[in-house]
Amino acid sequence: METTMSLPDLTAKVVLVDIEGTTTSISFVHDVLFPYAKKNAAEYLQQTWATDETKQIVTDLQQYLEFNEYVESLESPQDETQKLIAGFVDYLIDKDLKLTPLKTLQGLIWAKGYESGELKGHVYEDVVLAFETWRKAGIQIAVYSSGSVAAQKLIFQHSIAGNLLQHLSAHFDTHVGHKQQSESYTKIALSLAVEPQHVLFLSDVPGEAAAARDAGMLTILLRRPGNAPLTEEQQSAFVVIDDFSSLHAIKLP
Ligand SMILES: CSCCC(=O)C(=O)COP(=O)(O)O
Ligand SMILES: [Mg+2]
Repeated sequence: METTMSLPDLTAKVVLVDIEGTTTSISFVHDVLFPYAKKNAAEYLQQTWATDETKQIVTDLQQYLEFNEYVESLESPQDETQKLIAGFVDYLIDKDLKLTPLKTLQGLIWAKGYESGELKGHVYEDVVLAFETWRKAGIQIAVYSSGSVAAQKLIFQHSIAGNLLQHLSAHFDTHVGHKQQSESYTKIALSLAVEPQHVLFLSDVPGEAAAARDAGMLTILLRRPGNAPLTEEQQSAFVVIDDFSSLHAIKLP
Protein backbone atom coordinates (compact mmCIF):
# COMPACT_ATOMS: atom_id res chain seq x y z
CA MET A 1 0.00 0.00 0.00
CA GLU A 2 1.51 3.32 -1.05
CA THR A 3 1.98 5.54 1.98
CA THR A 4 0.85 9.10 1.26
CA MET A 5 2.27 10.62 4.48
CA SER A 6 5.01 13.13 3.74
CA LEU A 7 7.50 13.74 6.48
CA PRO A 8 7.14 17.59 6.54
CA ASP A 9 3.38 17.22 7.24
CA LEU A 10 3.87 14.95 10.23
CA THR A 11 1.90 15.82 13.37
CA ALA A 12 1.79 13.75 16.56
CA LYS A 13 1.11 14.14 20.28
CA VAL A 14 3.26 11.12 21.12
CA VAL A 15 6.23 9.47 19.41
CA LEU A 16 6.29 5.77 20.46
CA VAL A 17 9.73 4.26 19.90
CA ASP A 18 10.88 0.67 19.68
CA ILE A 19 14.39 0.03 20.96
CA GLU A 20 16.33 -2.76 19.20
CA GLY A 21 16.89 -1.72 15.60
CA THR A 22 15.28 1.69 16.16
CA THR A 23 16.88 3.80 18.94
CA THR A 24 19.56 1.20 19.62
CA SER A 25 21.72 -1.04 17.44
CA ILE A 26 20.75 -4.66 17.00
CA SER A 27 24.40 -5.50 17.60
CA PHE A 28 24.34 -3.93 21.08
CA VAL A 29 21.36 -6.09 22.06
CA HIS A 30 22.61 -9.31 20.45
CA ASP A 31 26.39 -8.93 20.93
CA VAL A 32 26.48 -7.23 24.34
CA LEU A 33 23.22 -7.52 26.29
CA PHE A 34 22.24 -11.08 25.42
CA PRO A 35 25.75 -12.56 25.98
CA TYR A 36 25.93 -10.66 29.29
CA ALA A 37 22.61 -12.19 30.38
CA LYS A 38 23.74 -15.69 29.31
CA LYS A 39 27.06 -15.37 31.14
CA ASN A 40 25.43 -14.23 34.39
CA ALA A 41 22.10 -16.09 34.41
CA ALA A 42 23.20 -19.20 36.33
CA GLU A 43 24.94 -17.17 39.05
CA TYR A 44 21.99 -14.76 39.32
CA LEU A 45 19.52 -17.64 39.68
CA GLN A 46 21.74 -19.33 42.26
CA GLN A 47 22.09 -16.10 44.31
CA THR A 48 18.37 -15.20 44.19
CA TRP A 49 16.78 -18.68 44.04
CA ALA A 50 14.88 -18.23 47.33
CA THR A 51 13.48 -14.78 46.50
CA ASP A 52 9.80 -14.37 45.60
CA GLU A 53 10.79 -12.50 42.43
CA THR A 54 12.90 -15.34 41.09
CA LYS A 55 10.39 -17.99 42.24
CA GLN A 56 7.71 -16.20 40.20
CA ILE A 57 9.96 -16.00 37.13
CA VAL A 58 10.79 -19.74 37.45
CA THR A 59 7.09 -20.63 37.83
CA ASP A 60 6.12 -18.46 34.85
CA LEU A 61 8.89 -19.82 32.61
CA GLN A 62 7.68 -23.39 33.17
CA GLN A 63 4.18 -22.54 31.89
CA TYR A 64 5.36 -22.13 28.30
CA LEU A 65 5.21 -24.91 25.70
CA GLU A 66 8.82 -24.02 24.89
CA PHE A 67 9.79 -25.35 28.35
CA ASN A 68 8.43 -28.82 27.52
CA GLU A 69 10.14 -28.66 24.09
CA TYR A 70 13.42 -27.77 25.82
CA VAL A 71 13.16 -30.57 28.40
CA GLU A 72 12.35 -33.09 25.67
CA SER A 73 15.36 -31.88 23.65
CA LEU A 74 17.82 -32.75 26.45
CA GLU A 75 19.99 -35.81 25.78
CA SER A 76 20.13 -36.61 29.50
CA PRO A 77 17.43 -35.41 31.93
CA GLN A 78 18.46 -32.61 34.29
CA ASP A 79 16.97 -33.30 37.72
CA GLU A 80 18.26 -30.13 39.37
CA THR A 81 15.55 -27.46 38.73
CA GLN A 82 17.98 -24.55 39.12
CA LYS A 83 20.33 -25.96 36.44
CA LEU A 84 17.33 -26.87 34.25
CA ILE A 85 16.02 -23.30 34.36
CA ALA A 86 19.50 -21.86 33.72
CA GLY A 87 19.79 -24.10 30.66
CA PHE A 88 16.30 -23.10 29.50
CA VAL A 89 17.22 -19.41 29.82
CA ASP A 90 20.28 -20.00 27.61
CA TYR A 91 18.06 -21.85 25.12
CA LEU A 92 15.53 -18.99 24.99
CA ILE A 93 18.23 -16.32 24.57
CA ASP A 94 19.89 -18.30 21.75
CA LYS A 95 16.51 -18.46 19.98
CA ASP A 96 15.71 -14.81 20.86
CA LEU A 97 12.29 -15.89 22.12
CA LYS A 98 10.89 -12.79 23.79
CA LEU A 99 8.93 -14.51 26.60
CA THR A 100 7.86 -11.98 29.23
CA PRO A 101 9.43 -13.76 32.28
CA LEU A 102 12.71 -14.12 30.34
CA LYS A 103 12.67 -10.39 29.65
CA THR A 104 12.02 -9.71 33.34
CA LEU A 105 14.96 -11.93 34.32
CA GLN A 106 17.26 -10.34 31.72
CA GLY A 107 16.37 -6.88 33.06
CA LEU A 108 17.29 -7.94 36.60
CA ILE A 109 20.62 -9.38 35.41
CA TRP A 110 21.44 -6.31 33.28
CA ALA A 111 20.71 -4.01 36.23
CA LYS A 112 23.86 -5.29 37.94
CA GLY A 113 25.91 -4.65 34.80
CA TYR A 114 24.64 -1.09 34.39
CA GLU A 115 25.10 -0.31 38.10
CA SER A 116 28.69 -1.57 37.99
CA GLY A 117 29.41 0.46 34.88
CA GLU A 118 30.16 -2.69 32.89
CA LEU A 119 27.17 -1.93 30.63
CA LYS A 120 26.41 1.35 28.87
CA GLY A 121 23.22 1.59 26.80
CA HIS A 122 23.71 2.18 23.07
CA VAL A 123 21.63 4.90 21.41
CA TYR A 124 22.28 6.28 17.93
CA GLU A 125 23.58 9.87 17.90
CA ASP A 126 20.49 11.14 16.02
CA VAL A 127 18.19 9.89 18.80
CA VAL A 128 19.31 12.45 21.40
CA LEU A 129 18.72 15.53 19.20
CA ALA A 130 15.38 14.14 18.05
CA PHE A 131 14.28 13.56 21.66
CA GLU A 132 15.28 17.13 22.57
CA THR A 133 13.54 18.55 19.47
CA TRP A 134 10.28 16.66 20.03
CA ARG A 135 10.18 17.58 23.73
CA LYS A 136 10.70 21.30 22.86
CA ALA A 137 7.74 20.97 20.46
CA GLY A 138 5.61 19.64 23.34
CA ILE A 139 5.53 16.11 21.96
CA GLN A 140 5.63 13.23 24.47
CA ILE A 141 8.00 10.30 23.93
CA ALA A 142 7.05 6.76 24.99
CA VAL A 143 8.81 3.41 24.60
CA TYR A 144 7.36 0.06 23.52
CA SER A 145 9.91 -2.76 23.56
CA SER A 146 10.06 -6.52 24.18
CA GLY A 147 12.64 -5.59 26.76
CA SER A 148 11.08 -5.18 30.21
CA VAL A 149 10.14 -1.68 31.40
CA ALA A 150 12.97 -1.98 33.94
CA ALA A 151 15.44 -2.86 31.15
CA GLN A 152 14.16 0.03 29.00
CA LYS A 153 14.73 2.52 31.82
CA LEU A 154 18.24 1.14 32.44
CA ILE A 155 19.33 1.41 28.79
CA PHE A 156 18.28 5.08 28.63
CA GLN A 157 19.37 6.00 32.16
CA HIS A 158 22.87 4.56 31.58
CA SER A 159 23.18 5.43 27.90
CA ILE A 160 26.43 6.38 26.14
CA ALA A 161 24.79 9.82 25.70
CA GLY A 162 24.10 10.17 29.43
CA ASN A 163 20.79 9.91 31.26
CA LEU A 164 17.96 10.28 28.72
CA LEU A 165 15.14 9.26 31.06
CA GLN A 166 13.94 12.86 31.46
CA HIS A 167 12.71 12.78 27.84
CA LEU A 168 10.56 9.66 28.32
CA SER A 169 7.05 9.87 29.73
CA ALA A 170 5.83 6.26 29.44
CA HIS A 171 7.16 2.74 29.00
CA PHE A 172 5.37 -0.36 27.68
CA ASP A 173 6.61 -3.95 27.41
CA THR A 174 4.98 -7.26 26.55
CA HIS A 175 2.78 -7.08 29.65
CA VAL A 176 0.55 -4.84 27.44
CA GLY A 177 0.59 -7.53 24.75
CA HIS A 178 2.63 -8.97 21.89
CA LYS A 179 4.23 -6.36 19.64
CA GLN A 180 2.63 -7.77 16.47
CA GLN A 181 -0.93 -7.64 17.83
CA SER A 182 -2.94 -4.48 17.07
CA GLU A 183 -4.75 -4.76 20.41
CA SER A 184 -1.46 -3.94 22.14
CA TYR A 185 -1.30 -0.57 20.37
CA THR A 186 -4.97 0.14 21.11
CA LYS A 187 -4.23 -0.45 24.81
CA ILE A 188 -1.14 1.78 24.64
CA ALA A 189 -3.13 4.65 23.06
CA LEU A 190 -5.82 4.25 25.73
CA SER A 191 -3.18 4.23 28.47
CA LEU A 192 -1.63 7.40 27.01
CA ALA A 193 -5.12 8.96 26.70
CA VAL A 194 -4.25 9.93 23.14
CA GLU A 195 -6.14 9.10 19.93
CA PRO A 196 -4.19 6.42 17.99
CA GLN A 197 -3.92 8.70 14.94
CA HIS A 198 -1.93 11.13 17.08
CA VAL A 199 0.71 8.53 17.94
CA LEU A 200 3.69 7.99 15.63
CA PHE A 201 5.21 4.52 16.12
CA LEU A 202 8.83 4.03 15.04
CA SER A 203 10.10 0.46 14.64
CA ASP A 204 12.44 -1.76 12.62
CA VAL A 205 9.92 -4.61 12.32
CA PRO A 206 7.26 -4.40 9.54
CA GLY A 207 4.96 -6.76 11.48
CA GLU A 208 5.00 -4.37 14.43
CA ALA A 209 4.37 -1.34 12.20
CA ALA A 210 1.48 -3.17 10.51
CA ALA A 211 -0.10 -3.97 13.90
CA ALA A 212 0.28 -0.34 15.01
CA ARG A 213 -1.22 0.89 11.72
CA ASP A 214 -4.17 -1.50 12.13
CA ALA A 215 -4.76 0.17 15.51
CA GLY A 216 -4.88 3.56 13.77
CA MET A 217 -1.35 4.79 14.59
CA LEU A 218 1.01 6.56 12.20
CA THR A 219 4.02 4.33 11.47
CA ILE A 220 7.52 4.71 10.07
CA LEU A 221 10.13 1.97 9.62
CA LEU A 222 13.78 2.45 10.56
CA ARG A 223 16.52 1.05 8.31
CA ARG A 224 19.48 0.99 10.73
CA PRO A 225 22.87 -0.73 10.03
CA GLY A 226 22.49 -4.44 10.75
CA ASN A 227 18.69 -4.41 10.61
CA ALA A 228 16.98 -7.20 8.66
CA PRO A 229 16.65 -6.13 4.99
CA LEU A 230 13.20 -4.88 3.94
CA THR A 231 11.45 -6.42 0.94
CA GLU A 232 10.28 -4.23 -1.98
CA GLU A 233 6.72 -4.76 -0.75
CA GLN A 234 7.58 -3.61 2.79
CA GLN A 235 9.43 -0.57 1.46
CA SER A 236 6.37 0.43 -0.60
CA ALA A 237 3.95 -0.24 2.24
CA PHE A 238 5.66 2.01 4.79
CA VAL A 239 7.64 5.24 4.96
CA VAL A 240 11.24 4.08 5.56
CA ILE A 241 13.93 6.31 7.06
CA ASP A 242 17.57 5.69 7.99
CA ASP A 243 17.60 7.78 11.18
CA PHE A 244 15.56 10.26 13.23
CA SER A 245 17.06 13.41 11.60
CA SER A 246 14.22 13.57 9.05
CA LEU A 247 11.68 13.74 11.90
CA HIS A 248 12.62 17.08 13.45
CA ALA A 249 9.69 18.87 11.80
CA ILE A 250 7.04 16.90 13.69
CA LYS A 251 4.48 19.27 15.20
CA LEU A 252 1.58 18.87 17.61
CA PRO A 253 -1.75 18.37 15.73
C1 LIG B 1 15.35 -2.81 26.59
S1 LIG B 1 16.90 -3.25 26.00
C2 LIG B 1 16.71 -4.97 25.56
C3 LIG B 1 15.78 -5.16 24.40
C4 LIG B 1 15.34 -6.59 24.29
O1 LIG B 1 15.52 -7.39 25.19
C5 LIG B 1 14.67 -6.99 23.06
O2 LIG B 1 14.29 -8.14 22.91
C6 LIG B 1 14.46 -5.92 22.02
O3 LIG B 1 13.23 -6.00 21.50
P1 LIG B 1 12.56 -4.68 20.80
O4 LIG B 1 11.10 -4.96 20.97
O5 LIG B 1 13.01 -3.45 21.51
O6 LIG B 1 13.02 -4.67 19.36
MG1 LIG C 1 13.04 -3.71 17.37
